[in-house]
Amino acid sequence: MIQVDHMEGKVVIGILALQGAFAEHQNALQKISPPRKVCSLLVRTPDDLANCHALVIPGGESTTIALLARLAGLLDPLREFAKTKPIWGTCAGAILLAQSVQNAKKGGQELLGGMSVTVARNGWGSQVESFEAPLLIEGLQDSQIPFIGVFIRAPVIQALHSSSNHPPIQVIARLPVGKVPKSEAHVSLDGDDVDPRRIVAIRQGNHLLTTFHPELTKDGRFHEYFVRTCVLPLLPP
Ligand SMILES: NC(=O)CC[C@H](N)C(=O)O
Repeated sequence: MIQVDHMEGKVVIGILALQGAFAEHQNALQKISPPRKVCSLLVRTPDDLANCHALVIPGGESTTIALLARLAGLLDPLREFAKTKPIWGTCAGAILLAQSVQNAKKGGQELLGGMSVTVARNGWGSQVESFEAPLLIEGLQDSQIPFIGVFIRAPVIQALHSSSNHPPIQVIARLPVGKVPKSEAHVSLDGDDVDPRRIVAIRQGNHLLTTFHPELTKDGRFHEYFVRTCVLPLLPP
């Protein structure tokens, strides 16, 4: 990992490293050998975050990540960051980026927001109901070759919201027909009758959300996709 003293002039991708699969994201980003002007940094403090141009929030446990972020004084800086900068949330990270959550931890749960979706936490069931599924993902390199989605106590996308303050949402992956979530079908808030619960990856401007864990496979195409579509546009031509 490139350290702070080597970061000058580079686009820095932070990886929120409070809990969860941050080391796996770090390995995956290193493996895809991003362009020389891109480097990554583990983020544990507001100062770390201030050095970043983009951020990855790993899978893990959203309530624990939020609690540790609060203790580190990172909650508000992260909320500000999520308003404008490229950010990718996987699984627990996806929950944190949602504007609202169903089945939240008792007593409520703190979110960062930034993406116009409602998710149901643990909407596919408990740990033993974790599963893998082949996904065809729009815009991925060799997109005709399925990407294996690893779903571990994953959230279910219950609703996509349209908002005049946010860029439109682009659906980039759905589960194959036949997989039925446990969360109840959502009654559309926005007049959209299509059941969103099989949607597992979306992009909204320079924000990316995946309800599965690309960092737990050896397939680096999703990390390459994030760097190419959300981070590289930050580099001057
Ligand atoms: N694999 C995961 O990241 C699980 C997410 C977990 N269910 C949560 O609520 O945070």
